[in-house]
Amino acid sequence: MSSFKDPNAFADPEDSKLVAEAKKVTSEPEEYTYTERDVILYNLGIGATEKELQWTYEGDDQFAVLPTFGVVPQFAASSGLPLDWLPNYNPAKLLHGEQYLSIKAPIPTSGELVNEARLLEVLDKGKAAAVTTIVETRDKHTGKVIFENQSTMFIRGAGGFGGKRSGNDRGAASAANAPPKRSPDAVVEEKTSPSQAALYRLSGDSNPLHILPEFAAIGGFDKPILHGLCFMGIAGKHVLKTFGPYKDIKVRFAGVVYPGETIVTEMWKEGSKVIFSAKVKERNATVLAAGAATLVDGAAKAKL
Ligand SMILES: CCCCCCC[C@@H](O)CC(=O)SCCNC(=O)CCNC(=O)[C@H](O)C(C)(C)COP(=O)(O)OP(=O)(O)OC[C@H]1O[C@@H](n2cnc3c(N)ncnc32)[C@H](O)[C@@H]1OP(=O)(O)O
Repeated sequence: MSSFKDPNAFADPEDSKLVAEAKKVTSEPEEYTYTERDVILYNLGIGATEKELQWTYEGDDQFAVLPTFGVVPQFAASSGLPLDWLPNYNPAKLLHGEQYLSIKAPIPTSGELVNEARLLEVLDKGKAAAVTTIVETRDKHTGKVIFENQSTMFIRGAGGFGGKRSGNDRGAASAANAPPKRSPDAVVEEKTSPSQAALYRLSGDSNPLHILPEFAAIGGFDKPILHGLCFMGIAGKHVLKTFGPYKDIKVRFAGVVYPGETIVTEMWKEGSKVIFSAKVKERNATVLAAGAATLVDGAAKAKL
């Protein structure tokens, strides 16, 4: 039996009864079909340009999807798991906390995929709940696993339910990835557009937090904020352009980005790993921390 069908697959003896029951919920596999058009829309959404034809023109010999696209097919399955069992749950108070993506096979530029999603870990941070989902994404026809995602949602005001506070070691998905003390080996800067969130949301995350001022206000923000997966994608593009392809990537969303701000990604190459963080130039605020990507064997670009 697939572990996604076993109600106790992700049981943890330290979980409270409330959490143990929530973790037993299994859902039906969710399909995701996409075309080259969706690939171009995603690539544009994380800042690819008309000069980068390999990412924006389906007729290009090298036409490809940017690797962080791997977070997209699973999005509906992951964010569809019920959270209303949490005390004081308010979707406007939900922020994306962390993301881990493992790319297990070449990413097709179109396809039919199937996602299976479960709750993996639920932490009680007192003032907030930190809820991590796990999703396995397979090719619908071959059954081959293409992606694994682990997504942590940080839900402000929904803590205090008596669960455990600290998580288990989940390997690369929970690694602290502290940057080395030396100056970064590479820095890439990219200004986002004021319309960045309006464009990125067309790849599947229609959360009003990113477009509707009234909803953003309930969440505690003066104006709509950028999707975490959008600025993770932008930083992931910087890693790809600087060091080449990678097989996994992990970040912690450490601060919010407003559409129109400039993302500055700082990168350190440590063996086959690229450790990175990102800040917003205009406010000198860290927005991505604990970032790392594992390069595909032998792929590290020679220039550094
Ligand atoms: C893929 C599908 C599922 C995803 C659905 C997502 C839907 C999307 O539409 C939503 C979004 O894209 S929101 C935009 C992206 N996210 C953000 O902008 C969040 C930015 N981060 C913050 O604001 C703060 O770091 C904040 C608020 C997160 C934390 O700041 P503080 O409240 O000041 O926390 P702090 O006091 O420093 O720490 C308290 C405890 O929480 C842990 N923690 C901190 N940041 C975390 C984070 N980002 N993720 C997970 N855990 C986090 C700390 O370690 C600490 O734990 P402990 O007390 O046990 O040490």
